[in-house]
Amino acid sequence: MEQEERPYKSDDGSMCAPLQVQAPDISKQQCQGQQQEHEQEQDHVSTIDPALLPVNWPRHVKYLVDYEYHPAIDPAVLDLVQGRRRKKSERQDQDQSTILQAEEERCEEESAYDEIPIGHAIPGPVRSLSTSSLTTSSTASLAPPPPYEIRLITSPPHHPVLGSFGLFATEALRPGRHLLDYISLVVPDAFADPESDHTLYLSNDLNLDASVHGNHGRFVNDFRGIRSHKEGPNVGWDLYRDAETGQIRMGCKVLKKIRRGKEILCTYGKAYWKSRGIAVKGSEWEDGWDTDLDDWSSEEEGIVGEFP
Ligand SMILES: C[S@@+](CC[C@H](N)C(=O)[O-])C[C@H]1O[C@@H](n2cnc3c(N)ncnc32)[C@H](O)[C@@H]1O
Repeated sequence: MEQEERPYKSDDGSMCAPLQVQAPDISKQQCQGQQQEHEQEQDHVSTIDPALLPVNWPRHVKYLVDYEYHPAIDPAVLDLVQGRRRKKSERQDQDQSTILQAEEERCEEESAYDEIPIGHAIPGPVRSLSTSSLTTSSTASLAPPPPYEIRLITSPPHHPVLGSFGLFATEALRPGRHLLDYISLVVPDAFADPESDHTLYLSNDLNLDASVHGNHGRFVNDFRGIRSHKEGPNVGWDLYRDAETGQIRMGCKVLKKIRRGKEILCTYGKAYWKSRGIAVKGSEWEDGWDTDLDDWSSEEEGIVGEFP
């Protein structure tokens, strides 16, 4: 897909990356069929103990605790996105013109890299478990549960992805909170799978593809058909550079208060829906969708559930 069809920056400059996903009219039967198919597939090779995988995690998807990088990524670009900056002497370009061209490209890439806001990576729920040397049962109890979970959507009847999965808050989520990172395989444009339902543009002509490698981020549905256009998404995708490692990551930030039990929803962007023949009203990003830090009160702490 062309770069311009993948607008990850909204009109007002805030980041809002569209996921490139399949057509929205999935019937329940189709989804169940897909699920059975997936279950028949062999488990995807994973370094994670199956007992530690999140509830409802699809067996065909490898749970990732950190990005995996496609081998075709240019080494200089890989250094940038992973936060390493090689010294000139370490670069092994062939001849003088290639060196000059590579140097120019590197400068451009580095200045783009420097413009990415700095953030702080948060460890995912499975990361802390998998990196522990303790036994499965004891490590599981040590890991703080994440404030979200993957749920099969069975209601309301008008939900557009009924029979499929979504990500739901298990506690009240405060606006501005960095909830999780979209972890996946990082793939150069030239190798991007146009059929993938779980891609998101990262930077430097690289895409995130969580179709068969990912984390909880791959379950965030689009808000359309679930929340009104005025309400908009309750989370947004924010590109940032980890202060500690320099790695470029895609964070998911809470825009509006999310009560316990409510679905976590982003916007896939107009281009996504357009490419599937669906017109979406309004702007790519509406003013009212910005983070509302005031949408919170101390009452939200503690009692945050709603009767179903
Ligand atoms: C990135 S995945 C989201 C998680 C997905 N529900 C799952 O179980 O893997 C994208 C898929 O969800 C569907 N989807 C997400 N939000 C939607 C919405 N608001 N309306 C229709 N389909 C949606 C897409 O059609 C696509 O199949």
